[in-house]
Amino acid sequence: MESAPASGDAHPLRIVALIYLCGVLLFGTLLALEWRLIDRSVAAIARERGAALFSLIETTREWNAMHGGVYVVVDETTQPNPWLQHPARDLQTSDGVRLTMVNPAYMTRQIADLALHADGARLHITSLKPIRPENRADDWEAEALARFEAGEREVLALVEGGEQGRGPAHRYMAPLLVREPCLQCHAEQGYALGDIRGGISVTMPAEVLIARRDQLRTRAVFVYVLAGLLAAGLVHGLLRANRRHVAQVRCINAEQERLIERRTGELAEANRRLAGEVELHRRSEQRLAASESRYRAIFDSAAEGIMLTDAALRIVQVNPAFSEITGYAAEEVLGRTPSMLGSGRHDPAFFGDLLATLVATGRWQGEVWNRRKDGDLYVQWMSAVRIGEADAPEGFVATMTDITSRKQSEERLRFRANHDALTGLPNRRLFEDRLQSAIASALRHGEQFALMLVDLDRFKGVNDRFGHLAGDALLVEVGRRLQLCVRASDTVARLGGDEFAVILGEVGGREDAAEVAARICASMSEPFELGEGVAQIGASVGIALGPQGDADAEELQRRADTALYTVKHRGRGGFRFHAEQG
Ligand SMILES: Nc1nc2c(ncn2[C@@H]2O[C@H](COP(=O)(O)OP(=O)(O)OP(=O)(O)O)[C@@H](O)[C@H]2O)c(=O)[nH]1
Repeated sequence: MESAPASGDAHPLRIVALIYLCGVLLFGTLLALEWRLIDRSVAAIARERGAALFSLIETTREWNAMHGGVYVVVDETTQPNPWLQHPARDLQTSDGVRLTMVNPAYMTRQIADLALHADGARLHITSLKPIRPENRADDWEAEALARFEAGEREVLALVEGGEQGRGPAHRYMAPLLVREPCLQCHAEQGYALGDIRGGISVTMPAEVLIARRDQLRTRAVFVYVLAGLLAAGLVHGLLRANRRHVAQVRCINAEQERLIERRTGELAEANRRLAGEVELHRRSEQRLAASESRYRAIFDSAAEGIMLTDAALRIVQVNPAFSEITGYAAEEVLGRTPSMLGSGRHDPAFFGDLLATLVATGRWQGEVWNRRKDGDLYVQWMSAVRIGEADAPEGFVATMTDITSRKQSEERLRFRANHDALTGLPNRRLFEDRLQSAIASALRHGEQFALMLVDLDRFKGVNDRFGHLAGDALLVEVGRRLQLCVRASDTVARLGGDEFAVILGEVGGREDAAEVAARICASMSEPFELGEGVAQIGASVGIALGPQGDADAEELQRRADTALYTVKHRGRGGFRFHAEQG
């Protein structure tokens, strides 16, 4: 807010001047009214006094008229009235005292003389048609008589020089109405009852009343001036207090304006910051929405099944690929746990370890066998991550890829790599693994096993006689018969051509091995029903018992091979243990 300019005080000064002017006008008006009231009071006193005198004179005159005039003794002050026309105006008593009639007019003149000398009041009986010239009305009286004719009942005025050489005076005048007694003297002037015959004016010295009026006026002036000064002082005090108050209010207002300005600036700055934050938030939301849209697209279009669970492992969201893999629609799995997909191929500990690892490390991945809605087993590669902290996980996300077909093809490859394509028996590689395992297991458990190398006798002739395919069929049948000769836990492998190998686990001794070898030889000597005809072959078996000291698999094979060679060399069709084993 701008501070009050220097010219800003002009306005209050004008207001103050206006207030004082109004005060002066008010007190002036009140004083004028007071003066007028004083004048009216003085006039009322004068009127009352004039009316009293008039009433007294009129009553006296009425009394005189009622008696038709009264006789008084003639002396120096009372001489016969020359203006009275009466047959018995003058009388003389029997003792010689002269009496003369005094009528109302004469009596009034004498009373007027007395009053004039007593208190200066001059009574004057007057008429527009006076009998006596002295009763002629002066100008003021003539005007008053005219106003009586107009209906007024009395006239009062303050005049200067009411009497010659005298000061101001109040002049009061009331009309004389014609009454019955008046007609005794004035009937000849043509008056009728009720007519205004004239009037009596009372001229009263006004010095005392004027002095009293002036005294009252002075006192009123003093009172009003004093009151005005007090009021002015009060107004001045109020104005000063008001100015101080206004100054304080201005100061407070200025401070508040500065505060408001500062706060407004702060608010504007805060608004700018807020607008910036809102814009950032809006952009962030846009990016978030775009990101969510992308992730939603990824989620919906991912080839991998995706499953979200809460911390209690309840499924809260799955994608379409999940439904394709499991056969379950989303609404069929929401709220349930992944255990609904359980295949039974994993024990509870598997899932306990899985969850413990997932919670502790935040991730787990591996193969999990599950069961589809239609009951089919499938294996999936599952990669799971934890949402939230380890001590308060909020949920988990698992992506799962159905690897059943891949697994199957891997299995097929692995099988091919380890098995003979013709007979389906383990090939040399797998055989050597089994042999290594047999050695290790036997050493660990203090057991014995037997390694037999089986070479068919006269097999070439089958090929030659019945053809290669028939030879193949025979080889397949050889494998089947060998398996029948041993326990399921024993290994029958084809090492190549017409050479087979057998690993007998947990043999009690040479006898057990010999018995099996004999059984093999007997089985191989049995005729082979081939499509092309009946084939007759035999088998030679070289045996090495293991473990033998620190002899490794290669050494054991060499020993069994030596034994086999010996059998072959000696005519085929039989078995033999390695020489060192008797
Ligand atoms: N049909 C068929 N023949 C094979 C296969 N592998 C090898 N042979 C043949 O099997 C024969 C093996 O030779 P030999 O062991 O000398 O034949 P043999 O008649 O059994 O000889 P002896 O063992 O001395 O009795 C060869 O003629 C090979 O061609 C095969 O997978 N299928």
